[in-house]
Amino acid sequence: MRVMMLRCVELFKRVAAPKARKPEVSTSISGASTASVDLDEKQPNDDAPEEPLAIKFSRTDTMASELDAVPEACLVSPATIAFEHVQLNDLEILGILGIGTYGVVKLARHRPSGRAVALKVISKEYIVSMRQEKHIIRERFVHLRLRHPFVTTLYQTLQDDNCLYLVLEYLPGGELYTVVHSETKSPIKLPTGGLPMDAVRFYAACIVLALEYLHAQGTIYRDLKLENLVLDSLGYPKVLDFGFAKPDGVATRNGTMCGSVEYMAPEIVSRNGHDHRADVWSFGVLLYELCLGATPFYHDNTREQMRRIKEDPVAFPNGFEEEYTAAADLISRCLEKMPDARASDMTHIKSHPFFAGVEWHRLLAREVDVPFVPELHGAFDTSRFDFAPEDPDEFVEPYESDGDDWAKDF
Ligand SMILES: Nc1ncnc2c1ncn2[C@@H]1O[C@H](COP(=O)(O)OP(=O)(O)OP(=O)(O)O)[C@@H](O)[C@H]1O
Repeated sequence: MRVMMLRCVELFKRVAAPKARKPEVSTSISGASTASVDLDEKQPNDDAPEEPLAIKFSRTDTMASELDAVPEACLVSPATIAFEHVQLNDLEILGILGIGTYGVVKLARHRPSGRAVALKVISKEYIVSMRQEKHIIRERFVHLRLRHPFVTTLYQTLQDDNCLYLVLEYLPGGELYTVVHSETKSPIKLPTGGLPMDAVRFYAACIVLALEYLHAQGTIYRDLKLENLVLDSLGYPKVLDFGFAKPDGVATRNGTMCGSVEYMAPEIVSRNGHDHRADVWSFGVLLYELCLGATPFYHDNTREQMRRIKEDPVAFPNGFEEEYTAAADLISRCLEKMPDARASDMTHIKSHPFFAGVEWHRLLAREVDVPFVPELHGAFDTSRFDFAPEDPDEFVEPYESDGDDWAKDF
């Protein structure tokens, strides 16, 4: 996989405009990469049992009734039914949509139905070499049971001798990263950086609903960033990539350092143990970035960035707090260094004045105006991605099991 991924990265470099902040295939903390990192494998007590959940989440009555009110078609794509029994040889691979730390995501055509799917391909050899076996099994376990209008649907998982595969709904609208940062592909990016405040509110509100749902399911997401929010064909964002999510009963006041450094909460950086309020922090970073086009504690030296996260107060450009008082106040409440002083949860955040006027039920039912609808030509349109054709010489490192059948539950 390392060979495969390096090839894909090379291919990508040739065909795609470079992104300032695209994850590299690295988990080093000495460089400036903002790849999602999980240093679990470097922990001395990696195999020690994780502490039980300090805070239990439960699906609240409000949430149950809100979700019950949403048309079924919004919760589970009608396409799900068609994708229950996908076979690998039913999929025609068309090219590469994205490269993450642990997987290459490809666009594929499901020949029997003619539909587009995203196929995340993960090499078993690479997973074993990075000691990520538990995480990939957990990603599958967490993701398969999620059904929400703003969470990417995982239809099915598959495997062969060398790879694991996640068959996902294809989201053709591209990453929210592109909307915030691309000079050429974003119709709403402001010349001064960031997005118009109505667009910020829309995307932030969708993310609040997704996180509220995940937390109510007992899942801490732990990898919130613009790259993990991808737009569907109607322009609604969906959360993807549950590689760092922790399910109820497995997590989690623990010392794991995971996520992308730019969005990491101070308690994660300090390995002081964390809970769902780490997502509240990351939401604050994301809200800042949506408003201003940069993250609040960024430094190209990762150690300095971590110091800033732990020690520096959030600072706004001149005039921002006066002009956007509610946004600045919500960001500041989410970016309190001490979790106990932070905005306590997503339900609380929904009632903040910044979201005054948001019709949450209509949003959940996907009945509101979106900031922009991606201009797409058909279900297989990849123009919102730095799409690269498939490499015919792609090589996947063969996997030789040492007898530990860790992938049997995938
Ligand atoms: N369902 C999808 N539809 C469209 N594009 C997708 C989809 N899933 C993933 N992508 C693209 O592929 C990229 C990498 O996917 P993903 O984040 O799942 O990989 P990863 O290896 O877990 O990455 P990370 O470095 O964040 O851990 C995404 O940022 C996105 O651009």
